[in-house]
Amino acid sequence: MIYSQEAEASLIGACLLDPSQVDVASAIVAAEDFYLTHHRAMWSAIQQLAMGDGVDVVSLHELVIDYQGEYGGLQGLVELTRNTPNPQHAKHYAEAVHDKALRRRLQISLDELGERLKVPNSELAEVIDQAQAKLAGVMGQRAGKVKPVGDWLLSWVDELDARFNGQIDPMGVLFNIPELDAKTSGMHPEDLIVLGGESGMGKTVVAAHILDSVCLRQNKPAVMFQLEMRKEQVLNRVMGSHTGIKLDALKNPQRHMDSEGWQQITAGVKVAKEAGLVIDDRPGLTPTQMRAAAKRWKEHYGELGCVIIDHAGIVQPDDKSIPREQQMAEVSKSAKILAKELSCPVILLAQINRENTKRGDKRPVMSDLRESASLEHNADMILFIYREAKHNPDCAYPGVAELIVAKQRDGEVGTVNVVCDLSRSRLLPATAENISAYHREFPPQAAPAAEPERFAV
Ligand SMILES: Nc1ncnc2c1ncn2[C@@H]1O[C@H](COP(=O)(O)OP(=O)(O)OP(=O)(O)O)[C@@H](O)[C@H]1O
Repeated sequence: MIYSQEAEASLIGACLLDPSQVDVASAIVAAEDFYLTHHRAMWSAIQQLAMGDGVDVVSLHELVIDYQGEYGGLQGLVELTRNTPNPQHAKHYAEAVHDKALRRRLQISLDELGERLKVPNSELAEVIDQAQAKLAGVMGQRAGKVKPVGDWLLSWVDELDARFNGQIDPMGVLFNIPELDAKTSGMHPEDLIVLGGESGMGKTVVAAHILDSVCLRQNKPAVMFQLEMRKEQVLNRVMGSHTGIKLDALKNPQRHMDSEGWQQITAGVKVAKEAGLVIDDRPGLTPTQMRAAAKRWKEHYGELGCVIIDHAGIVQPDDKSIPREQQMAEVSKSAKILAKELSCPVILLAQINRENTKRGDKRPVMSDLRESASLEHNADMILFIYREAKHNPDCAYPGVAELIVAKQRDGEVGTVNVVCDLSRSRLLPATAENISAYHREFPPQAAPAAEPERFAV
């Protein structure tokens, strides 16, 4: 059978010697690429350790102790690291392991096809179809030959029928903002959603709202790569969004927390504990590292409701030698690939340049996105957050933010108003009731506000 014991062992040894290589290699190989059973078990254990306490020889030994007969126990693992030529070559070892796995799968497929060819009276066209499907499968591609629409029109009608009868839900993962969900039908698998806005406009408030909606309210695991804030700060915002508790009370409970607040927190903690919420706040992550980590979490949970990257401008490029514009293009391209690979929506936060501040109407447009060409090109949806109050604190509705759908591949563009309570990191539908409640708590500084019916939904 085709495999390389040396490449498999060197890859494991490299990751033990330099755990930073785990992410690099995980983007290339999966456990099933290893031929030897104990190596396969070791790779799964390394993934588990990389998500938790860290990768080292003793922890790995404890996790795969059932296989110690094969690898020689702790002593054998130490030996394995000693025999590893160069941990910096982990990527090459991973490529070799993956290459051998593909060859092995190809060999098995060819053997099976060879057997089928020998069956008397087998339909040749059918065997060729199977061969094409198998070969595509080996390379991880979708198989199947292209057929004219007339040949699959009936299954299309069946699907339409199922949607009509409510057997297929046309809605994706919900934003939990009814007007926005109606306009976009939610977030769909494989979508890259770019969430843009000026610094301090509230992009992270929207991101925390999405985590609350996807993870805590719809029970779908979600991963956020937070490259700017600490994970505790993000959790404060998710909790604020979920419970309505003020961020100041979370930051300084001694001064601001009351008994009602503790009750809200207790309820929120119960929900968050059960939810598959992951906040990865390691600084300086590259697209390759994020991809490896997200794939691990998907394997762990089975499916992901969404992945959020905060924010595009501070993702470290894998290749620092290429020009800045190209680096940004790589970031948005890899975010789109990630969405496809994980089959879940990926939300990429992005700052805008300051061009909008030179205009009378400061609402952002697509060309205001930094490195707009690549973001515009790769995004399936572009969503901006805009608060008039940031530029004009005396405006009539300081609590109202606009969510501007500037691009949508599969639907209409337009604006949805929301009440944006920054003190709680909370977004609510812009109903007259919610606007009035906001203005009662935070009375506008200027002349009394006009009738809130303008925003009623
Ligand atoms: N406890 C709080 N009370 C009131 N407002 C707050 C509180 N904490 C943060 N804010 C405000 O919330 C606003 C939104 O911040 P947010 O981090 O969501 O912006 P952003 O668009 O993600 O910015 P950046 O791109 O700089 O990260 C900021 O203007 C900030 O001043």
